[in-house]
Amino acid sequence: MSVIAAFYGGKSILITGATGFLGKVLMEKLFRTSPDLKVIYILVRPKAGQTLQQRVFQILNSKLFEKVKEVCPNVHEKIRAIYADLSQNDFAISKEDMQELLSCTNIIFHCAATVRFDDTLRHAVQLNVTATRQLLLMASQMPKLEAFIHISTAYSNCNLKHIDEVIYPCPVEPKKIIDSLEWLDDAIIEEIAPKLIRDWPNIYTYTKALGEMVVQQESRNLNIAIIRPSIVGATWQEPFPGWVDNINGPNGLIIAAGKGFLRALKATPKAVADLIPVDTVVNLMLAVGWYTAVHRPKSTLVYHSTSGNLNPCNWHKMGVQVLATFEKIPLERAFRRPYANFTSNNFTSQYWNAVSHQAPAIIYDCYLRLTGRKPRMTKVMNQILRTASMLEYFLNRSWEWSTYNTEMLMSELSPEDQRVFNFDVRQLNWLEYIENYVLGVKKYLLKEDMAGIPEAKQHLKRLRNIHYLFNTALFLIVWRLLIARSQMARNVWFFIVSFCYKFLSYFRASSTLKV
Ligand SMILES: CCCCCCCCCCCCCCCCCCCCCC(=O)SCCNC(=O)CCNC(=O)[C@H](O)C(C)(C)COP(=O)(O)OP(=O)(O)OC[C@H]1O[C@@H](n2cnc3c(N)ncnc32)[C@H](O)[C@@H]1OP(=O)(O)O
Ligand SMILES: NC(=O)C1=CN([C@@H]2O[C@H](COP(=O)(O)OP(=O)(O)OC[C@H]3O[C@@H](n4cnc5c(N)ncnc54)[C@H](OP(=O)(O)O)[C@@H]3O)[C@@H](O)[C@H]2O)C=CC1
Repeated sequence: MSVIAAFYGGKSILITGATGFLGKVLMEKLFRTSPDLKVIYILVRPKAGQTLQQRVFQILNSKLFEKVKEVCPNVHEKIRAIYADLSQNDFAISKEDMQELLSCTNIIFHCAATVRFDDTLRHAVQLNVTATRQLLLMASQMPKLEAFIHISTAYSNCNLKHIDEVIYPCPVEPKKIIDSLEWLDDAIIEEIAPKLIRDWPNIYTYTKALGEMVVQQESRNLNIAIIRPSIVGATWQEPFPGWVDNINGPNGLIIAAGKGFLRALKATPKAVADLIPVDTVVNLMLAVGWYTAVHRPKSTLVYHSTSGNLNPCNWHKMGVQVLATFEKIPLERAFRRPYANFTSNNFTSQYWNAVSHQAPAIIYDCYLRLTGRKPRMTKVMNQILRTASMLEYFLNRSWEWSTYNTEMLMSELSPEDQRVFNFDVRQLNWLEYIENYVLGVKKYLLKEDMAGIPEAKQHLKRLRNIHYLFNTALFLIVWRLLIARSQMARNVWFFIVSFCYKFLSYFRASSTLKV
């Protein structure tokens, strides 16, 4: 019997960010392994014209929750969606709901955040810093609370090269920033933002670092732990391999590569690709929740959920495997044949951008105009290049994350818990994982039918023929122009032609002699 699964039995668990990528997998695993838990409270806002109930219904009826419905048929009754907007005062939670949360909650998993790299400083601070402070304040009024698990990111200190499992101070106190945002207007905030974030690459990582500091400063006598995942990828094993549902991180780039839009990236091929499967992160979260509540460590422990130091993969290896999978299982209606060129050189990268990305988009848009349609490829391409440039910082550096606490926790688990809540990334086979990941992107994100694979392969063959034809035509045109204008080119041309002629004559003569 799993000790961790038993621990969550009968518990009331509060999850923020439950409608997000990590939150959904966390809920799924909780319901599947501890179907006798009392209730999961989720803080949700209405979105995209959907009410809270519609959002919950959609999640519970998704493929991800198929197994849950078998082991926990009354899952609908065990989930309680509470209206909340984390960017509002008191999260805009009603008095009755607040009362219930304060009096019943046993464990908190704080996953909600804005993960956009280009968010405004005001909004990112509201979500990633102020809301964390507010939640800690709520937690301090919960008499039954056993553990508060805060989800940060391994990149919250990416301005350092070696990162230990400790909370690092930020140059400016979070409280000062929160206070000043109250009276500064938006234009001034955006002006001072670059000065505040200093050597952090974006507002997201900076505000996540501030969030950790808030956790340290406002922890009071709560049992708190911080988990820092690196780049969270598709599921490795549970509930099934390859599940993914948003275009963040690698997902958007994998699609862009598979559709043939993105054929070159400014990335250091040997840099560590620190991906971590989402189910591995969730297993660690649940183990940390149990350990923090039961063992009550004296200080706030930080746990790194990373792969680089235990089982490293690099961007080159990842790119090769992504392409190999697209050979076998291509995406439908690709724009060009998938190809991956990684370069860390500025000049080469700009060259590939012009030749491999912008030029084909312009040519295709001309074709659309000529055929009376609205041009759109240049816009799509610019969007992809903007995303790729935002991720460049992470594709050209490697970090070392120590994992003492994570390894210590692993050794504390019973063999059964090590199996059920496996977060040992050393067992991960990258080639198999990446293949399932790419397949998952096709099936669960793009919702493409596997029956369409033969047609997708045919389409790629047609694209290859168009590519050869286009290149041959281009070569002939350029050559013709060169011959017309340059004596040197003409000489080279006559040399090649006479060489070929002599070679053929010799070949003909020698074959006649043999006869
Ligand atoms: C050479 C080929 C290669 C081949 C091989 C390839 C091998 C693999 C290589 C892998 C390399 C991996 C590198 C990862 C590094 C990650 C490091 C993370 C480190 C920190 C990790 C963390 O700690 S934390 C999570 C990280 N945080 C994000 O990763 C958010 C980032 N991102 C944004 O910050 C914004 O994205 C940004 C970019 C501002 C644009 O912003 P933006 O405004 O320009 O664009 P949007 O994002 O709004 O969306 C654009 C359009 O996608 C539509 N769309 C949205 N969702 C959709 C959905 N689910 N399904 C369908 N479509 C969807 C949307 O509706 C828009 O469509 P439309 O334009 O038509 O409206
Ligand atoms: N994905 C990754 O690669 C990594 C993620 N992390 C961390 O993991 C956590 C979860 O990330 P992930 O699941 O990927 O992110 P998602 O963007 O998928 O989910 C974010 C969640 O936060 C919720 N949220 C955002 N704003 C509000 C708001 N104003 N009120 C209520 N809820 C809100 C979202 O709700 P809604 O559905 O309504 O938008 C959603 O449920 C974050 O803390 C992130 O920093 C860390 C490292 C890597």
